[in-house]
Amino acid sequence: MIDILQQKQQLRHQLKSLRSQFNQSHYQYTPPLIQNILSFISAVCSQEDVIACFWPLEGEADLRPLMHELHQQSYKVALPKTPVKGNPLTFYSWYPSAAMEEGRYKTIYPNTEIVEPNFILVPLMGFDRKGNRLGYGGGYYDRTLQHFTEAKSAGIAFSYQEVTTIPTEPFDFGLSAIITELEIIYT
Ligand SMILES: Nc1nc2c(c(=O)[nH]1)N(C=O)[C@@H](CNc1ccc(C(=O)N[C@@H](CCC(=O)O)C(=O)O)cc1)CN2
Ligand SMILES: Nc1ncnc2c1ncn2[C@@H]1O[C@H](COP(=O)(O)OP(=O)(O)OP(=O)(O)O)[C@@H](O)[C@H]1O
Repeated sequence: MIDILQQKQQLRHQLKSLRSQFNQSHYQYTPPLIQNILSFISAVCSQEDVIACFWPLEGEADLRPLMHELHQQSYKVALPKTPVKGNPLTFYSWYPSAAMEEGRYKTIYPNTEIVEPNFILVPLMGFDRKGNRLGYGGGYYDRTLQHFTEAKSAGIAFSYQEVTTIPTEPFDFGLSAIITELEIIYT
């Protein structure tokens, strides 16, 4: 039997080292990535929507300029707090003066009030053109997208994170869109 868990771990490992290779040059790809995210949001969201972003972990796109821009455009911005494994993420309101705290796995979240997101930006380590994603392996976003059934979502990645096929398990939540610095992929 093919061990999907093992395949995922191996791919995760490869994608991690790829990411550290690209780490130095990320910054030049971030402005076009943010532009594409803004276009997508202005097409699918209304001003009242709560947009869940993520605070960057090592090597991820830094979406903080996007968060400021969204706040300035009067969207509501939220960030996830990481719970004990096995639970969906909870989201807290973010604004420029929000007090930030460190949570599990070095994730940073605002110590503010809890909110319900309408649109969730999903971080990933790797993706394929069918909308499958691979994350850190906590299963947090799978559970979160299953929990917030009404929320729209899009994966956020740099184009170098694309692979031909991500191995999937039944609970993996496919993304309907993936936004990179080069394009918006509708799956
Ligand atoms: N910016 C950002 N925030 C995020 C995520 C993310 O991918 N990016 N998450 C996406 O889910 C959640 C946090 N999930 C995470 C799960 C594991 C590890 C981590 O560092 N894992 C260790 C192994 C830990 C272990 O299992 O013992 C590692 O990879 O070395 C990090 C984040 C919520 N917030
Ligand atoms: N909806 C779910 N219900 C039950 N178990 C789940 C669910 N989603 C994920 N899991 C469990 O979590 C583990 C990690 O899942 P997976 O490898 O898909 O994580 P990931 O998507 O890479 O991580 P993340 O979403 O945190 O970035 C799986 O091995 C599985 O046991």
